[in-house]
Amino acid sequence: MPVNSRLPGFYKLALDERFAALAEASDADPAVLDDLRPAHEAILPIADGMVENAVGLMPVPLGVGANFRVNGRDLLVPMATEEPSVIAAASNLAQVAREHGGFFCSTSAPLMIAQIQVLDVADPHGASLRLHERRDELLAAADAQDPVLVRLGGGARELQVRVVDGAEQRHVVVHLIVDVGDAMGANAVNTMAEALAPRIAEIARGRVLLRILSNKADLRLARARAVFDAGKLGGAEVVDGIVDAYRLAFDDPYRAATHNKGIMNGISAVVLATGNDTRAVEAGCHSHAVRDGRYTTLSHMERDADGNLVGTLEVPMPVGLVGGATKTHPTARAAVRLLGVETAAELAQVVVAVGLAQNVGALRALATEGIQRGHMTLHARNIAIAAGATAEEVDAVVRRLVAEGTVRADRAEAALAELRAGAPA
Ligand SMILES: CC(C)(COP(=O)([O-])OP(=O)([O-])OC[C@H]1O[C@@H](n2cnc3c(N)ncnc32)[C@H](O)[C@@H]1OP(=O)([O-])[O-])[C@@H](O)C(=O)NCCC(=O)NCCSC(=O)C[C@@](C)(O)CC(=O)[O-]
Ligand SMILES: NC(=O)C1=CN([C@@H]2O[C@H](COP(=O)(O)OP(=O)(O)OC[C@H]3O[C@@H](n4cnc5c(N)ncnc54)[C@H](OP(=O)(O)O)[C@@H]3O)[C@@H](O)[C@H]2O)C=CC1
Repeated sequence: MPVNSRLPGFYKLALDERFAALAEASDADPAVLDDLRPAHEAILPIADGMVENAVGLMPVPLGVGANFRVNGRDLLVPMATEEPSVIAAASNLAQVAREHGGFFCSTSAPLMIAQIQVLDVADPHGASLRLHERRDELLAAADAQDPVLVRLGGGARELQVRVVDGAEQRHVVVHLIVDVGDAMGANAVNTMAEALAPRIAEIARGRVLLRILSNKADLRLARARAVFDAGKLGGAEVVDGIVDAYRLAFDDPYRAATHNKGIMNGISAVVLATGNDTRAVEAGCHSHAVRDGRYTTLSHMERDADGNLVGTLEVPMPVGLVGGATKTHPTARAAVRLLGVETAAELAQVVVAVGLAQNVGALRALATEGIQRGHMTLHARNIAIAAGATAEEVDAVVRRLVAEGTVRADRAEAALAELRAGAPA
C-alpha cells in the first residue's frame, strides 16, 4: 500500500490511537514505529559514544508532519521540536498545498566547499594561477583520501582560488569543491583539505592556516515551490496580506530575521529528527539570506494569474543519510525509515518543503487573526504542565485558559487550584 499522508484529525487522537493510525498510513515495517520510541536506557550508552562527558539525554518531542505530498509522493515527515504549533502549522499548510499537487522540489548536485587559507603569499594572483595549473594533480590527491566516496560516484570536482582583500592583509583562499554523495560531507571534505594543505602551501609559496569546510554551502541548494489555493487560504484578501507581509520581510532585515526564523522552525525540526547537523543547516540558510550585502527573505511570495499564492524557497541544504549521527542515533534511523527517502537529495527536498509550509502557515496567521490564537492555544498545554497539571488534568486546565482567552502561568495555577477544589472540569 502506498503511503497516505493525509491524516485528518490525527492530532485529536490519543497517543496510542495515533500509533495505530500511523501504522495504517505508513508503508514502513511496524518495527520502525517501535523504534521511534526507544527506551532511554537503550540510548544512553549510544549517547556516551556520540558526545563527550555524557551524563544524560535531552529528549525533544518528535511529531509527524501530516498531509505532505512532495513531487507527487505522499510522505510522513518526522519533526523534532520543543515549540508548540510548529507541526500543526506545517500540517495545515501541507493540506492546503495538496489542492494544487503539493510541493515541487529539486536540488543541485551535492557539492560542498572546503576552504584552505594561505597567508604570506608575495604574489597572490601569480599563486592563484600556479594553483590552477595544478588543478588535476590537486583533485586527484583529494580523491585519494576517500576511495569509498569516489567508488560511490562522488569525489573532488573543482578547484577555485579567490584573492580576498581584507582590511589587514590579502588572503589567498583555495576552494576545493567536492561531490559528497549522500553524506553531509563535513568530515569528508575536511580530511581532503587537510591532506592538500602542504602541497597548496608549496605551490602558492605561502603558509596554510585554516583547512575547513564552508558552511555557506551555496553550491548545494534545495528548492521548493507550491501553489496555495486562494479559496483554501481564506480568499484574495488573505493572499494579499501574505504578499504584503512578505514584502516587509523582503525590505526590512528586522522583519526578515523573524520571517526566516519561521522557515527554520520547519527546517530545523526535520534536520534534527533525522540526526543531521542543525547548526550547519542554520548557518547555511542565514548566510544565503544575505543578497547584495543585505539580509533579506529566504522565501518569496507571489500571486499567480489565477490569484493563488505561489510560495518558493531556495536554501543550502547540507544534510546526509550516512555519517554524522544519522546512522548512530536509533530514533534518527527510525525517522528516516518512516520518511522513506533513499537519497540525501530526497531528504533535502522534504526539508525545504516543510520550511515553505511552515513559512506560509505563520504568514497566514500573521496576516489574518495574528499568531496568538493558534500558537497560544497550543502553548497552553505547556503552561498547564508548567503550573503542575498532571496528564489527567492538562486538558481541563487548557479548556479554561482558552475559554478565558488568557494563556498565562498565574491563570493556569488558579485554574488548576479551582479544578482541584472540585470546580467542574
Ligand atoms: C495552529 C493552526 C494550525 C490552527 O489552525 P486552524 O485553522 O484553527 O486549524 P483547523 O482546526 O482548521 O485544522 C486545519 C489543519 O491544521 C492542522 N492542525 C490544526 N490544529 C492542529 C493541532 N492541534 N495539531 C496538529 N495539527 C493541527 C491539521 O492538519 C488540520 O487538518 P485536519 O487534521 O483537521 O484535516 C494555525 O493557527 C496556524 O497555522 N498558526 C500558525 C502557527 C505557527 O506559525 N507557529 C509557529 C510558531 S510562531 C514562530 O515561532 C514564528 C513566527 C510566527 O514568528 C514566524 C513569522 O513571524 O513569520
Ligand atoms: N562546520 C561544520 O559544519 C562541521 C561539521 N562537522 C560534522 O561532520 C559530520 C558530517 O560529516 P560527513 O563527512 O557527512 O560524515 P562521515 O565522515 O561520518 O561520513 C562521510 C563518509 O561516509 C562514507 N560514505 C558511505 N556511503 C556514502 C555515500 N552514499 N555517500 C557519501 N559518503 C558515503 C564516505 O567514505 P568513508 O567510508 O571512507 O568515510 C564518506 O567520506 C556531522 O556530524 C557534522 O556535525 C564536522 C566538522 C565541521
